[in-house]
Amino acid sequence: MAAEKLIFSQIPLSKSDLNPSPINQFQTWFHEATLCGQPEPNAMTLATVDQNYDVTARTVLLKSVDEQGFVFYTNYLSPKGQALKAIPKAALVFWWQSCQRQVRVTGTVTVVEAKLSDDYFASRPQDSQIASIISKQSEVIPSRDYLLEKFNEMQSRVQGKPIPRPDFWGGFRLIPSTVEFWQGREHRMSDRFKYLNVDDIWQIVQLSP
Ligand SMILES: Cc1cc2nc3c(=O)[nH]c(=O)nc-3n(C[C@H](O)[C@H](O)[C@H](O)COP(=O)(O)O)c2cc1C
Ligand code: PXP
Repeated sequence: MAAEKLIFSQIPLSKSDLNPSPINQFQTWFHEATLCGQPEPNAMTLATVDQNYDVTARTVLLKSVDEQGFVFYTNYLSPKGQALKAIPKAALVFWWQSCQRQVRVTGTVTVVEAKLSDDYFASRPQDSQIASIISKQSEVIPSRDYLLEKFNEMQSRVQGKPIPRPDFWGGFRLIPSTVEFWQGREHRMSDRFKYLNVDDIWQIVQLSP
């Protein structure tokens, strides 16, 4: 592992290394994060702003990425869900310490197709499905026992039968307008390249660390 880490840590990043597509570049770095031994490379910080201009960030899991954008799943009625409904803009940050790499993404957010959410919900362990249904995400609760009671009640009611996805839970897709790749280097002289979507063409600029 140490040898693998050496492959990707503190190695120079040049413009000529970069794929013309930031998504392809992200997929390469994501793969290399796993090779570096980065635990949970799909954990990302998601920052949102609500209608009062209050900014909040939290961790969510990236579940898929392709040319359309970055997809994660959550409760649509949660604070993040409500913020994204009011102001459909967000930022993502990945920090892959094992490779000394950071990726920052900004863009607009849309609700994913119902079928995609249905398929993803169906793929989750049933106990996770139950947790998503009985938890009114981020509401104050009196105790863990209160939650457990609701969990156990639903578990015994469904008895393993398939649970349809509730309409308050599903995916969001962040469609990127900028993607920045940061490679840590010696003396804080890190390499940074930012992709900017200009009229549907990706331009790449180099940034000072
Ligand atoms: C590693 C990690 C992954 C998480 N992944 C998700 C996720 O994919 N979806 C989600 O709704 N919450 C996820 N959470 C919980 C969120 O960080 C957060 O507590 C919750 O979504 C409520 O956020 P909100 O009040 O800003 O809406 C995750 C937490 C951690 C620490
Ligand atoms: N929802 C919540 C509340 C989570 O905490 C997580 C992961 O921690 C997820 C969704 C996404 O992960 P999964 O679909 O794998 O449960």
